Amino acid sequence: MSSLCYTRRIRNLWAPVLASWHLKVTIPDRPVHQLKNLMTMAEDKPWALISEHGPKIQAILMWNTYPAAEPSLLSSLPSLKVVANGGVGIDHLDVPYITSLGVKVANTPGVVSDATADMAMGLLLASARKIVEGHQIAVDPKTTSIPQSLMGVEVTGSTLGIIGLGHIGYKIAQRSKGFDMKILYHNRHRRSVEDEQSVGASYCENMDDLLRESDFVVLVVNLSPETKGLISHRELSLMKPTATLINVSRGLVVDQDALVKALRSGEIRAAALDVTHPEPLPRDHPLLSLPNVLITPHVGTYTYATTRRMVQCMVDNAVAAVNGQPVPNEVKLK
Ligand SMILES: O=C(O)C(=O)CO
Repeated sequence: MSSLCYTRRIRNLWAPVLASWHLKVTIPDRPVHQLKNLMTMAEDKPWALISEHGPKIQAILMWNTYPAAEPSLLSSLPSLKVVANGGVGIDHLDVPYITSLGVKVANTPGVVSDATADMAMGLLLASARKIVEGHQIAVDPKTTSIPQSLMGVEVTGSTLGIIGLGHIGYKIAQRSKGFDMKILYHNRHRRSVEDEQSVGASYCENMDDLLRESDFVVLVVNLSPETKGLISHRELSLMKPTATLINVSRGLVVDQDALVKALRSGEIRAAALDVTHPEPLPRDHPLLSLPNVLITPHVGTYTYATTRRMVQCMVDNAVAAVNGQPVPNEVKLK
């Protein structure tokens, strides 16, 4: 088998997984290299590598943040059986086109949920309590007193609105319960009464009600034609001037121009974003210089344990597809 990995994550995390295939694999510290003609890792030059190894490639393993596999590229891989994505969001892949080639698409749901929920809570707390600003003041030798601008907003007992109470959203609700937060949620499908009761979440059929009532609004929806631009000027104007928008889904779910306006005018208090569009933002983008914005570079799943689990899951998906077995996390067209 020959597989192609695009990887931008710590390379040695692949080693134990590959070893579990009973392969003696060493991963030399080179950006592009071949592993026993079986798995080729491509960091910087995937396209060049593909033209070299194209006919042999049966699986592509790629991170969700990597530039999408191009249609012309995929159709030039006659042995390709699967595109195994690292991450749950597959908005960067043209699933109908890929499956029309007889190639399966797989993702890594479940294993990303805890780390992404932790990240959402981290952003919420850091923004509410101005933790990054506090650090800057603490390490600044010129600062002798604590400025009032460091005054935060209370998290405990506040109202959290979760837009998208799927796997990750539910984990966020579980965490927020520990902060005695009142939890509202909006979803395409209402969760069961048991699910709602176990985290104390109340369903808002109308998203506007959630926006009006929440102190923190967290976005956890998949990016789709329905959710692109879900939060635009109208939605931001419904939010409280003291409210914070947190986004751990995809940058395109928010109309960023409208967000910049709302943050500048004080229509909302702050934003904390692990995702933007594009990623990274151009260095002169206004979101990078607004004092009420906290941005992290799409690192919701970026922990050792979660990355290891994602790698294992990608490899399991790829091996199953190549062996003609059911793919554990195949993404099926609706
Ligand atoms: O799983 C995904 O799709 C992510 O983007 C995690 O941050």
